[in-house]
Amino acid sequence: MKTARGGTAAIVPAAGRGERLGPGEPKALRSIGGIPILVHAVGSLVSSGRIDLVVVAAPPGSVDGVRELLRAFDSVVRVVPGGGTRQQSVSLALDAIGEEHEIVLVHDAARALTPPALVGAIVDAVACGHDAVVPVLPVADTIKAVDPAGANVTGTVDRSTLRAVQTPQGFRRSLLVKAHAAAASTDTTDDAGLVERLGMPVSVVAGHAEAFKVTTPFDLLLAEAVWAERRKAGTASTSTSASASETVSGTARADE
Ligand SMILES: Nc1ccn([C@@H]2O[C@H](COP(=O)(O)OP(=O)(O)OP(=O)(O)O)[C@@H](O)[C@H]2O)c(=O)n1
Ligand SMILES: C[C@](O)(CO)[C@H](O)COP(=O)(O)O
Repeated sequence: MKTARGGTAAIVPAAGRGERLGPGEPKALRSIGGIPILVHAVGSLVSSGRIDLVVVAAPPGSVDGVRELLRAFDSVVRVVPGGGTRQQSVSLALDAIGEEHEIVLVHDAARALTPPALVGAIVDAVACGHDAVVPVLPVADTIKAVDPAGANVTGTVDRSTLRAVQTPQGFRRSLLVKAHAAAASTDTTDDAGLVERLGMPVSVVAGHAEAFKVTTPFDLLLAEAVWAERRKAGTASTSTSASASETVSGTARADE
């Protein structure tokens, strides 16, 4: 294991349509507490104080709109058009990150309310020599295997060795580049999965319940409740709130 000394970049895949959320704008542009999901996610990365560059993979038809939305972060954010799959979106954003960034995090826009402290924990784990790191939570439900028709139970899985995986996932940049280059087109649903395909180890750190992914309408309700609670408690991310008010009042510097 080698410790990392270069800069730290984060990729935010945000180009998904959000079909499971239902009809409407692309998911990253929908709001929680009146603030776009993407602004929450970028705000959480920036609030950690550990990220030098954020590259957002935007819905291809909304690149200019996304740049405008993120004006308040324009000293750290770059926006590129995303691709047809999450993996392609991450690859396109990775192309915009130079070798000076030795650590790269990949963080779903959809995990909008991820606490900044979790971002810091992932950066720390990579910086101290773990080349691929994912945040995980224990599985709470009993897990059954079913037959191909999904009609009958074929067994009960030992959940003590299972973990639900979140983002941000952290990598030494060179390993992530190698993993994506080897991937071509696969149905792997996360970036650590591509590293696993290389036969390389992936470490885990404790995830956080509030890093849940906004996937369904129920998740959006939950996110509204979590954000309202943070506002009430005075613990809402300052970068996120400041960015939202700057964008609305038009005082942010334009990204020209
Ligand atoms: N072509 C794609 C597909 C997904 N994503 C991003 O990958 C993250 C995780 O994906 P998911 O939550 O599954 O989002 P969607 O693909 O938008 O959801 P759905 O499958 O319901 O359409 C999201 O931030 C999403 O914007 C992306 O950048 N490019
Ligand atoms: C990357 C991820 O969020 C980790 O849990 C997840 O794999 C994304 O998968 P999805 O199928 O795009 O929801």
